[in-house]
Amino acid sequence: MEETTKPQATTERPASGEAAPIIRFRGVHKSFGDKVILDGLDLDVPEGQTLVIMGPSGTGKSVTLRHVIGLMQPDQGQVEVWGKDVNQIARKELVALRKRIGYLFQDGALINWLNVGDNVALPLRENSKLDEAEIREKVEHKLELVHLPGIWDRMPGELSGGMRKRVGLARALITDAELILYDEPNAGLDPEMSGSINQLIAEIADTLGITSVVVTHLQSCVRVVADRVVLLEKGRLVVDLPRDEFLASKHPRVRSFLGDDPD
Ligand SMILES: Nc1ncnc2c1ncn2[C@@H]1O[C@H](COP(=O)(O)OP(=O)(O)OP(=O)(O)O)[C@@H](O)[C@H]1O
Repeated sequence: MEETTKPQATTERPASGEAAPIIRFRGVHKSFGDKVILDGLDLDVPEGQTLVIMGPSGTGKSVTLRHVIGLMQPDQGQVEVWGKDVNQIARKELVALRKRIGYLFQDGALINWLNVGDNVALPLRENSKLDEAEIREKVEHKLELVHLPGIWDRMPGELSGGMRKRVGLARALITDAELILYDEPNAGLDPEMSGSINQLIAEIADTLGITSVVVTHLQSCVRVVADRVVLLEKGRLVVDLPRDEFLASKHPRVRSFLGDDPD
């Protein structure tokens, strides 16, 4: 599949005086036993930006995403989302904050015994007072958004890997999320499906103006979706650059990480 390159956005280096970033990590440390994963991580993600996090396996990329929604707490440091310290706010506030955030898990995390429509509807049934007709309308709209109209009755087991991810994405968007976190959206997909997921991520960012954080190993994903790329190593950012500068960078860690392999 031919992949287009996303035009360079202007949000990589916000001018001083702009609104506070949506996500702000300050001095975040996280260890498991004696294994240090995050070692004083500082990271800002401004509104509307698509940030890609790259880095070697086991370096804490998924752990970073989990901190954003308070699924993990730092040992030291702060994680602020929309100006609120995720680990200091009341449970009720955290639940409200999570409704504004979509999380696409690696395998789409669909419930196998529920059909597609019921999977996508789940967050609304659990967290809203909408009636069935309103839920149906919202679910159908989100399935259209991910280019899977009319598949309400299909079961997850009947879907391809790429379709499962897109259904997972529809569910991540169902509460009208303003921020979406993608954990390895291309994992387990063949190049064609991987390309169409990349296109969809870029399309959703553009059409909904949603802020996105994408963890990936793939340059093909970076080329299509990223405004900015950070390289995480040993629990800190070693590189933080606008996409095109990242891809062309002669920084030894970037070159050693990307190599000459286009993917
Ligand atoms: N709940 C946990 N308990 C103990 N160790 C954990 C836990 N979650 C993550 N880890 C460890 O933290 C390290 C970082 O994990 P993480 O999943 O963030 O890596 P990653 O950078 O996303 O890697 P990959 O690219 O392979 O997915 C790994 O060594 C992992 O085993």
